[in-house]
Amino acid sequence: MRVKICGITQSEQAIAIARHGATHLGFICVPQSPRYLTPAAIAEITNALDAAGVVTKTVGVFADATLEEMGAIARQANLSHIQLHGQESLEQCQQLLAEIPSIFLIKAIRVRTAADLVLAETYAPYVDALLLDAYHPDQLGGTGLTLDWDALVSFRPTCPWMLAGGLTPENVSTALSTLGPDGIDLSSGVEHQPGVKDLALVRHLFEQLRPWLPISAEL
Ligand SMILES: O=C(O)c1ccccc1N[C@@H]1O[C@H](COP(=O)(O)O)[C@@H](O)[C@H]1O
Repeated sequence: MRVKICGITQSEQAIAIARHGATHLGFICVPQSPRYLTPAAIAEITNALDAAGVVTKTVGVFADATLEEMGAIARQANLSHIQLHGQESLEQCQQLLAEIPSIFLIKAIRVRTAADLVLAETYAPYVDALLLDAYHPDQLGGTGLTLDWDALVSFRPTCPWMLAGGLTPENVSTALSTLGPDGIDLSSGVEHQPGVKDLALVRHLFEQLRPWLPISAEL
């Protein structure tokens, strides 16, 4: 079980959240987002994690960025993972892995209809993991909207997958027992305001996750 907390903007919160048990910390590299961080700001946080001796995966979240941009930011900000949250094609995923083989690639699909689940499965051979998020007409992510979990019960791609979209400490147990994803991803459900996490909610989340321990970062 992997637990990604996304939309981190502060070093102290990053360290505290990783110490609570997050296996992955997500940084938003989409300039339109209220959670956006510059590459230099992400680098400051990843350096602070290193200095504190905290080991965690660091995920840059992009939407329709160029390969060059992503490569440069991944290097500058010391990212282990890239999450593609836009309309990136299969070919772009293949290209990214060919050009940056050391990166772990997560393709996010925003699910509106059953066809999107079929689409998601087509990416499985070309990425390291899939992530399902809720669809919103005007926002790419961090929406707080949940997916229709009933529609996902038979979703079994050939690669690991993570569930995102409106997860909270209150609904996460139900999501895990209903769907059995390989990982979960939360942002607004553990937040005071965009980018400012509520550490009491993060603690509550990890209490709820105890039955699913041990949490493993191997993804
Ligand atoms: O959080 C954002 O602002 C964001 C912007 C652009 C692309 C993705 C973004 N976040 C992703 O949204 C889900 C979590 O959302 P929720 O608030 O828990 O419903 C997660 O995958 C983030 O990486």
